Amino acid sequence: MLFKVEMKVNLPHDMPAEVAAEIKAREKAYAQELQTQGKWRHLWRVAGSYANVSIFDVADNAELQDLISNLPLFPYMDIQVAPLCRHPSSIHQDDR
Ligand SMILES: O=C(O)CC1=CCC(=O)O1
Repeated sequence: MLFKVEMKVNLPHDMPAEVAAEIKAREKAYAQELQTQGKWRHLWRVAGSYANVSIFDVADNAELQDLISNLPLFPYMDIQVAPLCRHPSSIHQDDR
């Protein structure tokens, strides 16, 4: 199942820089592992914002919840999720 996930990061302004850097490093490693597994299909920066738009390919809602809630930045993000299905005009056969 495909999901669009929009994440907006809101780190506290008083968070020490080294703490923020450590969380971001863990976030990057986790995100890259999920991309390698094919579960995090797309990861795009929203230009001009500390936010991203992502496409996840997971078995079900429960797996998405599990993956997202384990993001190191999860406590500091506003997250919006939308389920996707194939557009009838899409030429991409791998879209489901
Ligand atoms: O910087 C972001 O948009 C938050 C984030 C998600 C995956 C990652 O590496 O950073």
